[in-house]
Amino acid sequence: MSLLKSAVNMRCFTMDRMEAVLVKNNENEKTANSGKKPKYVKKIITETILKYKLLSFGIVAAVCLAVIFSLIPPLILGKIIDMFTAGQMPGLGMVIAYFAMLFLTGLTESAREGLLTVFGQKITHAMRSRLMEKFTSLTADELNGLEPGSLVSRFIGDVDMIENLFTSGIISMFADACKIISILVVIWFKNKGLTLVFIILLPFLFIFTRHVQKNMLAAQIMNRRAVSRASGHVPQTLKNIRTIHCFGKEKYMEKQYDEYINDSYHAMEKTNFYDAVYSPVILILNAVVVAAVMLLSSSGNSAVITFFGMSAGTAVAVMNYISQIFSPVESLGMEIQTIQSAIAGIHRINEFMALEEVEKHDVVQEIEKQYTQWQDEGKPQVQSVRYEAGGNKPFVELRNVTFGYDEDRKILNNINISVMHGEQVTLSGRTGAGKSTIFKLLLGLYKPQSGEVLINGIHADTITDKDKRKLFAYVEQTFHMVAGTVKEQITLFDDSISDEDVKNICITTGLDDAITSLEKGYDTICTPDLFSQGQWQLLSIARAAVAKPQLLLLDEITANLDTETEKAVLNALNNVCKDRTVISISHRVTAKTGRIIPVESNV
Ligand SMILES: Nc1ncnc2c1ncn2[C@@H]1O[C@H](COP(=O)(O)OP(=O)(O)OP(=O)(O)O)[C@@H](O)[C@H]1O
Repeated sequence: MSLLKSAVNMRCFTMDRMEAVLVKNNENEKTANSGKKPKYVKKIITETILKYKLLSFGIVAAVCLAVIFSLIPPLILGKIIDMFTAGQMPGLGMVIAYFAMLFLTGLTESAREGLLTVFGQKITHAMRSRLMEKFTSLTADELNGLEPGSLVSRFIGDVDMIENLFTSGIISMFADACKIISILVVIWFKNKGLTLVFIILLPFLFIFTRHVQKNMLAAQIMNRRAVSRASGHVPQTLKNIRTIHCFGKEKYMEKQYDEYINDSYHAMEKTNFYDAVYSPVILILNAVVVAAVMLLSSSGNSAVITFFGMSAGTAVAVMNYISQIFSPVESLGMEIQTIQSAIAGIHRINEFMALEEVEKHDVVQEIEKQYTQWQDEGKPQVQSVRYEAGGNKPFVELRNVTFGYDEDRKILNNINISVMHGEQVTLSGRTGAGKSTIFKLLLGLYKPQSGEVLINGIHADTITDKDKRKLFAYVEQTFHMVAGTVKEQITLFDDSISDEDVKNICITTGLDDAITSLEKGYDTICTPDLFSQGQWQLLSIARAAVAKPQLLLLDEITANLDTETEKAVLNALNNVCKDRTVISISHRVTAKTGRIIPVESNV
């Protein structure tokens, strides 16, 4: 069933359709009423922070401690130098403290990085789990309207961007901002003049850094475009080589290739230029600030000395701080870029999370309650005998259903079908009449344009995924193997299905002997040549029946089999269909097909 679902989802829809869906949902009532944009991502992040309180606290603590520890070594160094210049010998404790602070700075910075990585993974996990939950509860319309590529980019690219928002965005930005501010505060107490110089200088430095980063990014994008054009040009030339020769377009193609290569070269040159210029500019600025401060501190002018005067030790500490302040300014630019990209990802995820959800119903419980009630009332065993007490409702019902895969081509037109509990019916009709389409509607993969598709009185597309496996099973003409053992082909990794259930269903379908004769029995890894075509079909029936579904949907399951194999498959089917409601699709009508429901094409 999931394979059928994914096959349906794999149909290509245009981005326009996706956008239309998103626009439609952006206008949904909830949002319109509140007048606010939905903040699903914010909610998920807040929940994750609260869930991992200790981790979140650890990150904040590591960030603050790393900033504090990194400020202390220059102060100690300054003190040591001042002691030397005063002719005193610094104590061993001071030297140890200096190295201990350096060690603690490294340790807290590593702890910050480690904790951030773990936290980023927690966010990614929470985000992807919620996206998956949302995906499985989308309405059939929304689900079919999703373009697979854009869906994958939400699960992978956008979630990664949000992870980056934490690992190399907000938190690093917070750490860098703290570092800049705390350096300025410390310098203020050591050299007021230098603080004023930095307050004037830093905004210009930041603007220059952003300018360089933006231009580098633009140049890199330009280069990537030019490289992709150049690499696309080669196969295009080879593919059209005859036409090029016929029309004498060799020079034109060569010129075009040269243009692409030149574009790439110029873009690379631009990147290299900014790369080469930025570091020296920062180094020169660093040196100029240090030189200026040193000159001013030794100027002899009392007014200047009030602002810039300092001891030799303080000078060393200040030089250290000057070199420390440039790198967070540079990082701030990159962090802003990361945050901007992440905001785009957040918008896209919020849009996805705002898509319409189905209100799911727990239909299995209701059916089981009903069966128990009927049994208590002394009515016949519903699952083995068709229940026909007066006024009872059908188990499966299509009421005035009209459906088409696209607006202007109707496949089913005002169809009415009703199947009672325990009844076995066959849908019959010519190719293309819409029999498999009826199954897709019953499986809740599509919603009819008008009318109702009901299972036990509940709309098929509102049944929960968990209930679907217990409620109905779908057997196709061919078996779809999943990567795993023979047992896993049957359980489909559902832990609630026991080994005993698997063994029993294989005995019922007549597959047990073939499986136990394998070297590793049920734990044999499946390969396409492990079973014959008939045995694969029996495995398909076992997979369908193992969850003891109330309704079996059989789609031409003996169509590709020879007479002998068909007999074995029909025999297995008889065993599993015994106590169930069965709807089959078959072109061949036999005594065992039950009531025939004709499906007429209205196309
Ligand atoms: N996913 C789809 N998108 C668009 N059209 C589809 C899709 N699936 C089926 N159709 C069209 O719907 C019509 C009915 O197809 P359906 O498979 O339901 O017929 P069927 O009666 O089961 O045929 P068959 O007996 O050959 O399996 C066909 O014209 C088919 O081309």
